Amino acid sequence: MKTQLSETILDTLELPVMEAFYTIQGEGFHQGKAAYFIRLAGCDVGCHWCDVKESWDATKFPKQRIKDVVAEASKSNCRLAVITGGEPLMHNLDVLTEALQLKGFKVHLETSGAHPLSGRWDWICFSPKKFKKPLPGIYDFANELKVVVYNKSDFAWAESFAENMREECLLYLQPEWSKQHKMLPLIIDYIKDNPKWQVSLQTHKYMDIP
Ligand SMILES: C[S@@+](CC[C@H](N)C(=O)[O-])C[C@H]1O[C@@H](n2cnc3c(N)ncnc32)[C@H](O)[C@@H]1O
Ligand SMILES: Nc1nc2[nH]cc(C(=O)O)c2c(=O)[nH]1
Ligand code: SF4
Ligand SMILES: [Mg+2]
Repeated sequence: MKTQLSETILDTLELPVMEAFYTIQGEGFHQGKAAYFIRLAGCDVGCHWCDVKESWDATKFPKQRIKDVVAEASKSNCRLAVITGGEPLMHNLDVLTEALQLKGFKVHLETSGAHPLSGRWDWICFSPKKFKKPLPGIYDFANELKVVVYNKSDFAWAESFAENMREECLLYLQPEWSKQHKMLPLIIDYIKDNPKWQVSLQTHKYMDIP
C-alpha cells in the first residue's frame, strides 16, 4: 500500500484556492462539527442565487501548492476537511484528498456533480443544480443529496434525483437563503408528508460565522 505521495508531486501540483478557513460545518448531516474548509475557485454552473459568486472566476485567485494548503490545514485542531468551491470537481482532486488523508484528515466534498468525480472521499454531499446538469456518475457515490429549494417546483425536481440515489443516501431539503421565509414552511409540510426527507438549514449564517 502506498503511504507517501512523492515530494515532487506535492512540490509541483497547485490548485486555485479562494479561501481556507476553520469553522463549523453549517449544513447537512455533519452540521455542528468543527471543520477546515478549503474553497477552490472556479465554477461554470451559474446558479443565480449562489451565495459565493466571487468564487466563479478562478483567474482572480492565485494558485497554491497542495503541499502548502495541507500544511495550513494541519495547523487546525480538527481532522475534518471540507472541500468546496466554486465547483471543486472542475479540478482533479486525487492528490489533494490523498495528501489530506495521509495527514489524518477525513475528507468531505461539497459538489453540484456537474464535472467528473475525482479524489477519494470519506463523505460526498451532492447538491444538483438546474443550471448545469449533474453527471450520473456521482449517484452511486453520494452519501447525502442536498437539494436547495428556491420555489415550489423544486420538490418534484428533488424527487427526480432521490429515486436515483443509493438506498443509504440521506435526503435533505435546504431552503435557498433569500427565500427562507417563504420556502421553509413549505419544506416543513413537505417533510411531514414525506418523512424520508430531512431539513438542512445554513446554520452558520444564523451563527454569523464563515
Ligand atoms: C457554494 S456551494 C459550493 C459547492 C458546489 N458548487 C455546490 O453547489 O454544491 C456549497 C453549498 O451551498 C449551497 N448554496 C449555495 N448558495 C445557496 C443559497 N443561496 N441558499 C442555500 N444554499 C446555497 C449549494 O447548494 C451547496 O450545497
Ligand atoms: N460553515 C459553513 N458550512 C458550510 N457547509 C457548506 C458550505 C459551502 O459553502 O460549501 C459551508 C460554508 O460556507 N460555511
Ligand atoms: S454550483 Fe455551487 S458554486 Fe457554482 S454557482 Fe451553483 S452554488 Fe455557486
Ligand atoms: Mg457556503
